Amino acid sequence: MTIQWFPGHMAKARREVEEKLKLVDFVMELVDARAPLSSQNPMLQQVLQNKPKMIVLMKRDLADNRETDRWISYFKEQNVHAVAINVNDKADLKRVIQLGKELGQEKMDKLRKKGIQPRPARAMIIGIPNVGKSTLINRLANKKIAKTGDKPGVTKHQLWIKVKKDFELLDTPGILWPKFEDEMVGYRLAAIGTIKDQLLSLQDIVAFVIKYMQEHYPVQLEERYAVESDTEDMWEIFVSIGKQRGALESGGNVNFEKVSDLVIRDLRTGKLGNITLETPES
Ligand SMILES: Nc1nc2c(ncn2[C@@H]2O[C@H](COP(=O)(O)OP(=O)(O)OP(=O)(O)O)[C@@H](O)[C@H]2O)c(=O)[nH]1
Repeated sequence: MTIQWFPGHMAKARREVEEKLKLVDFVMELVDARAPLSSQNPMLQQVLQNKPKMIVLMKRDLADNRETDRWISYFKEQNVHAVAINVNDKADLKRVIQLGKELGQEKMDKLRKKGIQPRPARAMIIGIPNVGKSTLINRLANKKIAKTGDKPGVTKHQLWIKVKKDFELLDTPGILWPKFEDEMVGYRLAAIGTIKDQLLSLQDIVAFVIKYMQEHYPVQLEERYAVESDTEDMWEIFVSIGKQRGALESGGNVNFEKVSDLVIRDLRTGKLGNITLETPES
């Protein structure tokens, strides 16, 4: 698998994140609930050192609830705060805010003990491209974007978004790229739309998705495309989906590209059902 890799960009992104980290008390690391480990940046932990963090599993509405619960337990077992959300669900947003307040509280208690007047706890959002960073910032801002004034050591135009009286968010997120440690990570990220489709062959990505579904979601595969999920020959499955969905060329032959397009669209829009492409065991 050849994935373009830009060490220069990575180093710059890391430096930017490190700079912003100095301004905040804790970090909200956004991952995709459909591939929570693959969408993490392994470098973040080094960069964070001892700064508290919470993991927010985004797009839970597209993921498999059962797997999401298992992922939450997985993170909790590692003593990492984790919460799964759909940004369009108000109750979910409240849970994130509550957890943020709890993480911030610790810092405020320390200030209070030192006799320093407590101030709102500050956080920043970090995540890979397309995970939902801007959307979450906007939802948490709830149009209450407030400039809290210049502070020593803070870039003049830095904006703090007031989420709650005692909880502020940096208005720009930190972007860290995922690391393609093995090709499965690349396929998962391509399938959920994190990395550009051109980086991997779309047909290979779809073959990966179908294979995964054969193993983990055979019923959904059969229901959507009327294929026998235990068919071993991938070519046969593509042909069968193409015929069933009319993805044909002018001569009546199945157009594999069209089949790939429609399967990937079905996956990303949730029409294939709620699917998680990675389990804690994998
Ligand atoms: N279904 C669903 N979609 C979401 C959720 N959160 C974000 N999205 C969608 O994910 C897509 C990417 O969201 P953005 O907020 O642009 O992601 P970003 O991380 O800021 O992306 P970059 O600017 O590329 O770094 C958008 O189409 C959002 O509508 C969610 O909880 N559920």
